[in-house]
Amino acid sequence: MMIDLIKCHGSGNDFLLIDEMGRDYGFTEESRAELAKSLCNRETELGADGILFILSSTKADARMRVFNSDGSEASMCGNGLRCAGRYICEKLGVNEAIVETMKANLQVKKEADIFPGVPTYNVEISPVSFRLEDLPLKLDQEELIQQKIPGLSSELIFSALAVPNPHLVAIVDNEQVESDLQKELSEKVNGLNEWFPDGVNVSFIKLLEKGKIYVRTFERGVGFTNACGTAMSSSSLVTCLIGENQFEKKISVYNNGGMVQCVVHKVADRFTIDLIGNATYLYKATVDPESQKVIEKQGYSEQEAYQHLREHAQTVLSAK
Ligand SMILES: N[C@H](CCC[C@H](N)C(=O)O)C(=O)O
Repeated sequence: MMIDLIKCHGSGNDFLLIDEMGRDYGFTEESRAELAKSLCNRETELGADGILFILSSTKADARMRVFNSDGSEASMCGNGLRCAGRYICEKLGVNEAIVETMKANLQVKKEADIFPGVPTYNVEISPVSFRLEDLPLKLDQEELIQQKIPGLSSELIFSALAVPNPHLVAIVDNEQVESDLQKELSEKVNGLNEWFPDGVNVSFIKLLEKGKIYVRTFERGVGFTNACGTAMSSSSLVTCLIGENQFEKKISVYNNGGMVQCVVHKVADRFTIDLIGNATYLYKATVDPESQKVIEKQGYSEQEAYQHLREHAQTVLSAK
């Protein structure tokens, strides 16, 4: 059976969005994983960091499942939720909705354009946990906030959190960003290792100035991506915890795909993060899942406006 999809991206983190609401493709757990591996393969005509499956929900307006390009399913995807949120809001003819994800029903809301002509959505990143068992991270302690992991790195100071997918973040300097440190470290903790049995998304953070950070992420199940929404949210939270940024204030998070904004909320000892950024459609296509052949393709004209945002972001970064 042919599959209709939309190629979309959040801050250059790109996805294939497949709407199953009212359409029975007969996917099984195995076929979803296989489809992610085959259609996301950058050697084919499509290629992407993952697939967003949109399904009906009994608990919310709709449901999103996200599969990485290696076929693994993740509990959450921030950039993907903005794209899914836009799709669901436009389908239902509303400006905000609730989307069921693996561990939480999350709010998505249309926002004013973050840059002229760039469709912009605000998504709730939650629940947040610093308990190491929620990643999981196997260490003989409850939490890891701004501490070393003996045996993993002699120089980096890490924080570990689940939002709810797992993140390991470190504030680094230019030299560390330019080295192979992040690649080596990420491959170690996403292979057979003593710390992260399910792997982990690994982010390097550079503090640019108050209210501005740069984040680069090696994603579990994908590799280096232009941006990772849950990682940028996690990184923003950690910079607030250490006093480098302020809770409740917009933080501009620059990345290799452009820029998003995060607002970190702290209520008692609970945290949630608003992730605000583009949800850009590139094209819609009909594809034969067997051959991965694209039967027809129709472009959208949004990427040009997004490109201006990306160029602005790169100007800011090159000035740092
Ligand atoms: N690779 C992630 C899932 C995708 C998250 C990322 N694309 C985002 O925007 O949050 C994981 O396995 O936890």
